Amino acid sequence: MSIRTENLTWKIGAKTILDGVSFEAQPGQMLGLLGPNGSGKTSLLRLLAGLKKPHSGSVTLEGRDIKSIGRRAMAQRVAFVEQHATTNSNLKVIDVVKLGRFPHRSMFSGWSKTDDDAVAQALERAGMIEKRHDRWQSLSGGEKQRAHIARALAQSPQELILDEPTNHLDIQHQISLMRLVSSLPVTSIIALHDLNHAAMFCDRLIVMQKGRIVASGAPEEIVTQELLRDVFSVDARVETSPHHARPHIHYLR
Ligand SMILES: Nc1ncnc2c1ncn2[C@@H]1O[C@H](COP(=O)(O)OP(=O)(O)OP(=O)(O)O)[C@@H](O)[C@H]1O
Repeated sequence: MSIRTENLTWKIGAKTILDGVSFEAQPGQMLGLLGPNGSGKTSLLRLLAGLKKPHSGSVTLEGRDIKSIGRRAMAQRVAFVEQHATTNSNLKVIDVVKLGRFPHRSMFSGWSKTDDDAVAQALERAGMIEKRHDRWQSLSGGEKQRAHIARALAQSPQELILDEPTNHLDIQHQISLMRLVSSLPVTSIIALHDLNHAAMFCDRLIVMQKGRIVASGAPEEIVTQELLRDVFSVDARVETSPHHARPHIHYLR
């Protein structure tokens, strides 16, 4: 077990945003989090990352409740790329990515070769090597998103939480990000709107609706015409792709 939630409930005022959410992310697997707008995906990811506290229920990491894990210890193993991540200062890309090493450094340790290697590898994996000396403000939306992903990778996390990480990326970078995340030796939980990409790359899928989990399982079990109609209100046909053997959705006009 890696990350697990048990009967998680979270409210804003009187409104229940997450209602009895229980699931387990298996170590090393890529878990896709799906659901219509407002179904609670971002809220759930923020609770998993420890940025919000549940009203009831728990989030555990390797069996330990995250409320007993310090911020630094959390940051040493869990990286979170938020949907609307911002960086205010006009740092160079490489300096933003270096911030990912922060949780691993102590007051007494200098910048090490391990830090340099982690930053270089993260820039390479996120396709940002050539942009590493560019100023933050000069980047496009997709490049900023890739730089944030590089920063998360530089953290050398064991759990990687990504909130719609492909929403600003061109198709080449969408596919390469999905391929990268699925190939990393980490547990990843990734909120996505592209159901075909989710079916193609994720090991397992969770579907949310109105703050509850309404389906979970392997892509073959989850991506069905009935679910697309009932949860996403779209007419579609689903076939097994002859190219990658995962479900492929044809939306109907
Ligand atoms: N600060 C807030 N105040 C009031 N309601 C909120 C707040 N933040 C989120 N919500 C509500 O919580 C619900 C879940 O929102 P959340 O952002 O988690 O959904 P989501 O599945 O990530 O949506 P999307 O696909 O649009 O990103 C929505 O109904 C939203 O309006």
